[in-house]
Amino acid sequence: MNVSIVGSGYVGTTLAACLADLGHDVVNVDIDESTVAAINDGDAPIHEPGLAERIERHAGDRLRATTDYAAVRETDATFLALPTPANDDGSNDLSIMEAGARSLGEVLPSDGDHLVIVKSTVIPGSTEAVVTPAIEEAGDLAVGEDFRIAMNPEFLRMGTAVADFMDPDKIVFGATDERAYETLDRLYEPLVEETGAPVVRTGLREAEMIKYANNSFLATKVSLINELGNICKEYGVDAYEVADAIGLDDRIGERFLRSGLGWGGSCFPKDVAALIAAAEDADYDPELLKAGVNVNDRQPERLLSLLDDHVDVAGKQVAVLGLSFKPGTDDVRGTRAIPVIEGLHERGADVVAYDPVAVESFREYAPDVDFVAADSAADALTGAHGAVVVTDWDEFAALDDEFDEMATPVVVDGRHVVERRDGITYEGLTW
Ligand SMILES: NC(=O)C1=CN([C@@H]2O[C@H](COP(=O)(O)OP(=O)(O)OC[C@H]3O[C@@H](n4cnc5c(N)ncnc54)[C@H](O)[C@@H]3O)[C@@H](O)[C@H]2O)C=CC1
Ligand SMILES: O=C(O)[C@H]1O[C@H](OP(=O)(O)OP(=O)(O)OC[C@H]2O[C@@H](n3ccc(=O)[nH]c3=O)[C@H](O)[C@@H]2O)[C@H](O)[C@@H](O)[C@@H]1O
Repeated sequence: MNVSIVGSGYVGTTLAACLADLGHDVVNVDIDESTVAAINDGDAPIHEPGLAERIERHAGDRLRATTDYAAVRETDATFLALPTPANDDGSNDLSIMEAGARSLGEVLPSDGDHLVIVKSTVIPGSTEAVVTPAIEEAGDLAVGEDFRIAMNPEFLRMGTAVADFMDPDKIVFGATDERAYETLDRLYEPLVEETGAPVVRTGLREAEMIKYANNSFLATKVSLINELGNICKEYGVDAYEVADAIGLDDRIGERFLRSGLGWGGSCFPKDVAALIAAAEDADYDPELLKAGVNVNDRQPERLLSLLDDHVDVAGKQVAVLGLSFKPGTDDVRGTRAIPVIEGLHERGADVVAYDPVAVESFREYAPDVDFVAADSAADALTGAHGAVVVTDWDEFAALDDEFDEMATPVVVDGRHVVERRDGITYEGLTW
């Protein structure tokens, strides 16, 4: 099939490279000229394992990029993979989606066949109430007659985007007419044949909600294991043994049960906040979701109070190990490193931080959060009166003699990654 994808960020570029790999002819449409140039040059505009080689393989052949929306006219279907950030009150900001939908409407063919597929995460009702009218108005078109609409949420994770897309747990098709489902079936057929992934056919609003339910469930699951871990800590119970055991119950499941400093990233915080705002907008008080956020917000201060138990850090150097929101990425959006460093500053500490890849992105994202960047974990630890582990990078698990260089060898581990050893005072956040 000929497919266009509006928006070439994490989702749009991954989708494009993977659909090309599955045999489709793909064109990426983006307003960012450097992104378009990178794809046409065969380079990945973002770093994801497996992405660069796929783009290199298909660029100039089954994959191309352009800033010109008119390219969608040569295709059978168009994905909208545009950002849906949060407004100040946490609610879903659909202005970029609306702008993209308008630009699309201006060029969309009115043959009745073209399928527009919302890939972005949008609050239930948005595809019908915001995206569709924007296309209709801009192009003087009518949905169902001139074009068709569907919603196909994405569940990939950053750092494993290609692998997740190519081996999904499920594929969700939200639509209102049989022809839309058939087009989606044809698009995903090679992937379904290869992986046997279950396909869920559902309505537009249900597809939109499945995405929020998925992320909210996982974020709240992590908050629940963090709450249980906090209780374990008070009673001297190994929270990780508890998690491993309860995870053996199929009804609970073993994944997303790692307790610690909590969840960050570009999606969990934004999506949970948007669902809370949407619920409140409908006069429903989502107590459990809000409690999950509160537990998450509390973890950094709990980490620092464990450090307080052993050392007064005022005027002293403290090592912060890890800045990214999770290992395997330089993404720092929603990272727990910010409240941790701010809390250390409130205590008067001098922060020396190390991250294998995320120092630069952290400086850009949080220019007001001050710290000295170390070249290695060993450098950050040398002379430090305490260390806190923020991100579970593998290399922190291998640290050993480096702790001997600390002035006060207290390690507070927010991710259960450092080995307990003689010569250091070790405090796990939840064990
Ligand atoms: N990043 C992730 O891991 C996941 C993100 N999502 C959702 O997917 C959606 C997209 O997210 P990302 O790919 O992370 O966003 P992103 O910020 O990485 O990329 C968005 C792209 O859209 C382009 N763009 C902005 N306005 C445009 C316009 N009017 N016309 C054409 N291009 C335009 C930007 O230049 C950028 O390249 C969001 O709703 C997000 O919540 C869903 C699953 C996973
Ligand atoms: O909507 C999205 O953008 C994506 O959001 C998450 O993916 P991602 O944000 O890339 O990262 P995760 O691997 O889910 O981790 C999120 C956060 O939870 C934390 N986490 C995760 C698992 C766990 O057991 N414990 C834990 O603290 C991680 O450290 C991280 O800060 C979801 O897992 C994806 O399915 C979804 O598509």
